[in-house]
Amino acid sequence: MSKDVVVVADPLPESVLEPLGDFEVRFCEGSNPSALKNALPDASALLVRSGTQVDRGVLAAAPNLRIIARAGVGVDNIDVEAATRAGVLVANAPRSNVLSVAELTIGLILTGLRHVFPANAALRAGQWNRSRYQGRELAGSTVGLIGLGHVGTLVAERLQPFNVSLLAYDPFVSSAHAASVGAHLTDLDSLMARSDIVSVHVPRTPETRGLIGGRELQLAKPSLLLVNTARGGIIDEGALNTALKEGSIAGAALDVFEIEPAVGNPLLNHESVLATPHLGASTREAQERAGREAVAAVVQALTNQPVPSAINPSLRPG
Ligand SMILES: NC(=O)C1=CN([C@@H]2O[C@H](COP(=O)(O)OP(=O)(O)OC[C@H]3O[C@@H](n4cnc5c(N)ncnc54)[C@H](O)[C@@H]3O)[C@@H](O)[C@H]2O)C=CC1
Ligand SMILES: O=C(O)CCC(=O)C(=O)O
Repeated sequence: MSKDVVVVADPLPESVLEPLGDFEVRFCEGSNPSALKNALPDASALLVRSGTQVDRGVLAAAPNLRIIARAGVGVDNIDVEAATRAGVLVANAPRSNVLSVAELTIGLILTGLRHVFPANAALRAGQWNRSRYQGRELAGSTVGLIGLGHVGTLVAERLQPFNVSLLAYDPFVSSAHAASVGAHLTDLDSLMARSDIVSVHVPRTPETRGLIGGRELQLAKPSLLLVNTARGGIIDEGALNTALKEGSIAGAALDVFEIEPAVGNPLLNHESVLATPHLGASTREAQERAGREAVAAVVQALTNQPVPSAINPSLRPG
């Protein structure tokens, strides 16, 4: 009997692939749609990170597919509805990388407030300019968290010892949960108007696309530092560009962009924008956890066991 084919479309640590020993493992460059489609006709499983878009065309090229496993949290790169219609399980690795994202968020807030990146670039370019890069203390600030799920909660917990006031906007969590991490639930407008720092931790969905647009940015303090380690497109990039140009907010720290790779994105022209290339989950620990969990889901699906991390549980086998 021929072995089930597992296509690995994004880089994963080699150490996590060991449980796939009973299958044929095929590597391909998932960011290249034709390479991806060519790898899929006889595939039973597809393993991805965020670099691979799994749309209807990709699903049509994979008639034998039984599971798409996402080594990470966000599944906005997968057409889950179309996969469900095609009878394909979609599983992710919730929580696997959320600590890494929370730690990066804290790093971006602190380095953003102290202008570490532009000061570093200026010094390397031969400028010793101490007054230009005077920053602000985090202590005493009001921090607004948009989304108080796994990442937002870890960020809140890590911010508490800095003596900040924490606001949160998340209609789907209880005020008791918010209070347990020292945060006070409020509406989005009030959060935007009262915060010195706003950090985004919601998934990208039709409801959250453009959640922070021109109107919300107009409500903000001119000193606002806006941080996004969730997904591009939740903040309207055109509106953010305008706000930064006009000086109606002070700066932004962005790990994610509407279109990635974000090379050439006009936001990168602002000295007040600190940018990283979607590195939230890029730690050794997070990648091992995410890879291991995604591989476990593939093994479960291909051996007809229940897949607890499936997002479309109505399709769970077993
Ligand atoms: N930069 C990176 O490498 C990474 C980014 N992420 C992103 O971070 C996002 C958040 O991750 P988690 O905290 O694990 O997700 P989560 O599902 O635990 O939390 C998301 C929170 O957003 C809230 N929410 C949903 N829709 C909302 C809306 N319309 N308005 C306000 N709140 C809303 C939910 O109630 C929930 O509490 C992921 O969806 C993913 O896109 C996750 C991992 C790595
Ligand atoms: O795969 C990656 O590194 C991206 C992680 C991410 O954005 C997620 O897990 O939602």
